[in-house]
Amino acid sequence: MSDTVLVLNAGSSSIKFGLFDVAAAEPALLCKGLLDEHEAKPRLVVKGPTGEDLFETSNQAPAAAGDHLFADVLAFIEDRFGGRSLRAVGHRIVHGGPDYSGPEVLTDDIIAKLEALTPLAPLHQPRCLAPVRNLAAIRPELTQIACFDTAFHHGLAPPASRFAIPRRFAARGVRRYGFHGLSFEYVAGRLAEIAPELAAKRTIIAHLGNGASLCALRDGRSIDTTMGLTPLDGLVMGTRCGAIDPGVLLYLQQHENMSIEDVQHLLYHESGLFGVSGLSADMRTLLASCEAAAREAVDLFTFRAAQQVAMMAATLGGLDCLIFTGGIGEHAKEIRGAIGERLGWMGVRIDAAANDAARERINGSGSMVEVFVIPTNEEIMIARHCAALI
Ligand SMILES: Nc1ncnc2c1ncn2[C@@H]1O[C@H](COP(=O)(O)OP(=O)(O)O)[C@@H](O)[C@H]1O
Ligand SMILES: CC(=O)OP(=O)(O)O
Ligand SMILES: [Mg+2]
Repeated sequence: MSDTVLVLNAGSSSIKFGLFDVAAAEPALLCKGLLDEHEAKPRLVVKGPTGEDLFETSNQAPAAAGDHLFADVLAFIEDRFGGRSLRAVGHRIVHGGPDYSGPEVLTDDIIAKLEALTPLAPLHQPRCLAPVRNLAAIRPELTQIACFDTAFHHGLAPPASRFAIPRRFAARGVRRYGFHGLSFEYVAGRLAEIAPELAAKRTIIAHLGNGASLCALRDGRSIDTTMGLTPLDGLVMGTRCGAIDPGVLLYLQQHENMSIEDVQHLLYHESGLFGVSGLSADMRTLLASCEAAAREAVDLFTFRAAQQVAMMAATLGGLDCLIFTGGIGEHAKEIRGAIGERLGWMGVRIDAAANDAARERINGSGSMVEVFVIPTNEEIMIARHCAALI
């Protein structure tokens, strides 16, 4: 009877899960699923390793969808894979705070500590921790493991980690943490397999999804990243503003009569591509639109992405390798092309045919920078961490 690990990945725009057989050194996917909350009746869809449909249900009430999901998923797993033993549930936890450089078995104390970080990731932390509480209530005997987005950046040091405010705040944890670490870790590992000669080189990974951030890597380790204390900083995102003059926040409170809660809602839910376009947070919708505000939102997205690639390149002292990943990075050739174009002065050349086909390597001949498209896989990264821990 082989052992399995269930992985839950609650992102800002989706909840994904995967069941992995962890008998061998590399976890093997048994089934994967997605809770799509965008429709009136959220749907749970479960597919096999090669994408074949296994199971679908859509009769949950929206508010309680997340709660039902885990009971439904466990029931499905029992039914389908009941001959195997579920050893642990691994969770993507977005904020791990200052203490965690790797995965942790969750205890009540740790869960409470992570809940206290909710103000630093209000869009994500409650969504990641709800299933933890839920499973602890219905299956208290199950081992639950937290895998943190922040852990990969644990080695960040000043000046990259520091904000230019009085240093007593750094001692209280007000510093750059960085996120999307499971994605960066997976992609860095793939780069080492695909092009081992580049693994130690000056590399930037652009994780462009609903949330988006850049990571500067040297010797495969994070030395700088665009997200900060919270997942608000850096790039323009689906509904988040990215880097902004902090004076804007003071102005909104002082002169627009907005409360702290109003400002928080504005920056996390109403800004970014959605706020600038006035149309949608979804890059697909914006790319298909001919409205001027939609085009401007897309333009701002690539403008700021290119600016911040140059910023990360300054940390690295140059650039050898640029990798696109995440929903937009993997699927939107227009965005990769436009960012590449803006970085032409740095010697980036993208081959149009390779980019259109989303080949693994998309730089043109004569490019000073190797450019890749590497699909991310946060779920298998979590499964690997869990397998190593149990
Ligand atoms: N074919 C596509 N073309 C352009 N954008 C896409 C495409 N497919 C997905 N996306 C974008 O990817 C985003 C979701 O990215 P993803 O990394 O899956 O999200 P999350 O951050 O929730 O994990 C969507 O909001 C959409 O804008
Ligand atoms: C940290 C973060 O922004 O995650 P996501 O891309 O899933 O929203
Ligand atoms: Mg994501």
